[in-house]
Amino acid sequence: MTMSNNIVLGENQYGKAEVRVVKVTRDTDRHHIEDLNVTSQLRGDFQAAHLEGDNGHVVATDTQKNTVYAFAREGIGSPESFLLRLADHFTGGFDWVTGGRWEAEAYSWDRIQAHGEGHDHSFVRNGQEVRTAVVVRDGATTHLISGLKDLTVLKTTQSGFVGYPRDKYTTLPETTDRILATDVSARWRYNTNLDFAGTDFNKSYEDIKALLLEGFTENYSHALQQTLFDMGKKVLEAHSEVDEIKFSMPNKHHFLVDLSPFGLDNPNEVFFAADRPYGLIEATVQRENIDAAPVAWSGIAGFC
Ligand SMILES: O=c1[nH]c(=O)c2[nH]c(=O)[nH]c2[nH]1
Repeated sequence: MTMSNNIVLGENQYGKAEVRVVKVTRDTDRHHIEDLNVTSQLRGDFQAAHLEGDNGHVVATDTQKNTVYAFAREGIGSPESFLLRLADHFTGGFDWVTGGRWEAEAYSWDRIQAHGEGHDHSFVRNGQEVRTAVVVRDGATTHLISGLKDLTVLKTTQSGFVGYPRDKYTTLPETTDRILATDVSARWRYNTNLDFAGTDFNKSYEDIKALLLEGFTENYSHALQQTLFDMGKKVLEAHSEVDEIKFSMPNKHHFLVDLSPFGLDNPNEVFFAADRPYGLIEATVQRENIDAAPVAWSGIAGFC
């Protein structure tokens, strides 16, 4: 093998990270709120900036940030449609921008219940989960990944773990009745041939979240691995527009406390909730023979 002494620029992207934008829609006295954390990164011909100090192609990160705020003025709609608008704008407006990566986290707010009614303009952050979206544009192809993270779920029975191999380091007792708890991180990738403009991403999100929750609870769990697959299968069966779904789920162990020193029994009622170490179960559930689209996932650490 010969080694070249030529030093060249490899893959690159740049932009503004974590633009926090809150949009209040106040057409009437009943306000609506949308709350995003947006990252915009451009890909294309930025050779001269890196090699020669020529910024002629460098759409400033400050401009990218301003564009996020200016676009929010017209409403956000859904994180996915907002990111697609940004992708169209930057790839359409600058010849040398051939693609990029636009990512958002969306935080949801509930109306404060005052005297039994949802308040018009006061909100409480809904801490259940964070919604995520990523658009990756690569020339003529647009990849879209939606997801969620930190969706904490627990079931108090209908879970066990038996039948695993035992060696001299195995101490774990088998159980057919344990607590199963996890923080679900999931990301699902839409087919690239989908008409993104015609998709109601908010509806799709709510439906997929509901399917994930149903999948968690529906069957007896022989392992978190099986439950993960159940969850993914439900989503792919119901949503033909989704090609694959990736999960990262910690197994948040709950250990039965030995109350016998206090003369008490413990019929599966008092647990120690350990925060670490935790099992970490990660997998992709996908349609057979799909194009795994690695470019869509690049920049996403681990499974999701
Ligand atoms: O659902 C589980 N999967 C495992 O792989 C595992 N390993 C372990 O110790 N407990 C569990 N539980």
